[in-house]
Amino acid sequence: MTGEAIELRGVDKTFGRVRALEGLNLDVRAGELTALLGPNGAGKTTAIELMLGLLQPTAGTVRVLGGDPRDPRTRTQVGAMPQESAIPAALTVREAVTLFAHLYPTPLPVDEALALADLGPLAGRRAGALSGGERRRLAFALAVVGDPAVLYLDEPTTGMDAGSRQAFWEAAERMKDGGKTILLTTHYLEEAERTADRVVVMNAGRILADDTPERLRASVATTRVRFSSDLVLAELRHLPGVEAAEVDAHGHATLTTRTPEALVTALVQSGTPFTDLEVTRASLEDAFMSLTARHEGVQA
Ligand SMILES: Nc1ncnc2c1ncn2[C@@H]1O[C@H](COP(=O)(O)OP(=O)(O)OP(=O)(O)O)[C@@H](O)[C@H]1O
Repeated sequence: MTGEAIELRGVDKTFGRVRALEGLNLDVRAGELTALLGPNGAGKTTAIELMLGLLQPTAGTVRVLGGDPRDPRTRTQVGAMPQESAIPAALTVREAVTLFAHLYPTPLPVDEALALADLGPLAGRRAGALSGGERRRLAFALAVVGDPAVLYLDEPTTGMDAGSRQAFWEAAERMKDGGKTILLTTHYLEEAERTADRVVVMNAGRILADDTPERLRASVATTRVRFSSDLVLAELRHLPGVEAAEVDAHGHATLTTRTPEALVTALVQSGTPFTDLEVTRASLEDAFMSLTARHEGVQA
């Protein structure tokens, strides 16, 4: 499948006096894994609830697979893993997954959905007896069992241990390779960086950035150079390519640059003694923090 699986055009959503989304334009391409990042309250869940047809936009349009998200024909092609899911406590894991399979025209075999969520050994356990992380895995199985074309996963790995998290990302990758469109929200930025085709950063109901993880990282100052020396702030700022500089009372300097090689070469050539040199590439987390901080700075 090619083209856009989800389109939001000029979407506003207000709750009383709270403007949760403001003029949101978003295209989610079919067959891609898109990660929606943003601080608490950015509007990520609201956007997903609009795409699920659970909320109506105050203004603008939402189209999913070319149709209205509330249309039953659209709904049977969509699976969702909400942040909190109410699963009847008395059902076993297998019963809950079987129940959800019946909601879809061409579901996966129940055992396949259980295996994708790494739940095989827990199939006979009552949902009410699952741990927090196991419940997240059950919610994931319920989202995928219908074999939907589009999957919304709201903070899927929150509460999962390292092993479950890894199993989750492997399953998400397999589903993407199988042509599914996946939109997920996360606060685990490094995880998103590895798996996402695209990262959309939101803050205060607006999109701040929408790009590949690589280009997003490259669009902000990309490398941090740290060392200790006698150089004062004015001297540090004069090193080539320095975009930001800080130094503490002990002479520990932290510089941000896009050209770390030129900076370190100039430092060596200056003959200034220095120790504890550390050069680190900015992570997506740095890019994200810098974007949201810049935005908040503008607002203040
Ligand atoms: N039903 C509601 N009534 C009133 N305000 C709401 C409602 N739902 C969301 N909001 C507000 O809209 C804003 C966006 O919330 P939303 O849940 O979409 O954020 P989020 O990005 O998903 O945050 P988190 O990372 O905490 O899940 C917040 O200010 C929230 O308080």
